[in-house]
Amino acid sequence: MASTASGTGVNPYTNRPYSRRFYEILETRKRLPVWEQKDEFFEMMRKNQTMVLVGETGSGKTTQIPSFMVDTGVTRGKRMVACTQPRRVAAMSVSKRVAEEMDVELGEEVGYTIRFEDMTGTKTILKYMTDGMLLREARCHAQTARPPGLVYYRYAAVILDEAHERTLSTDILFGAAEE
Ligand SMILES: Nc1ncnc2c1ncn2[C@@H]1O[C@H](COP(=O)(O)OP(=O)(O)OP(=O)(O)O)[C@@H](O)[C@H]1O
Repeated sequence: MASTASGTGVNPYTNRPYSRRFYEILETRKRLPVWEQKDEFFEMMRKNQTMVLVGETGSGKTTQIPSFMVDTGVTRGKRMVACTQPRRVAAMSVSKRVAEEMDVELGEEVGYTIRFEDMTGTKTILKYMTDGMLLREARCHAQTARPPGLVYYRYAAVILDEAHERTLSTDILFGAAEE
């Protein structure tokens, strides 16, 4: 499990030894409530195509679930895990934190895409983005006469975060997910 420390001490996403900072942050991460349900999460992921996760504020949904998802190996086919945020500041700040947690450079394996700024690259496996940006991608797909839902095929997994805020973009993306 790469973002949670492989037994070899080498980060498989970078092939570099984990830094001391990685292990320090890992101890903090392990105390987050979502870690208690990590195995249950993997089990549910194996059995279901879509899931709704509910958890207390600060329990680790935004920062941990996307990297757990990457750890399942879904990005091996070169498709990314995307996690949407209603606000651009959140997309930027959370991706910075998660890059630190996974011991990678921001913009490399972990990045973000917001309007007018794409901080991702060819190595990116986990992308935080505004829900508006994902919706734009869906619209572009629709213009090429494909159903909007097909936007999801570009990603190994899509996480629509902060869904309770009911932004128009997230609501529409839920509709596309059902197609
Ligand atoms: N940049 C950061 N630096 C240090 N700690 C952080 C940072 N970002 C988040 N955390 C901490 O990580 C923990 C988990 O945060 P996270 O945002 O994943 O929770 P959440 O369940 O998604 O919360 P919410 O429902 O409010 O979005 C929190 O304790 C938070 O304080």
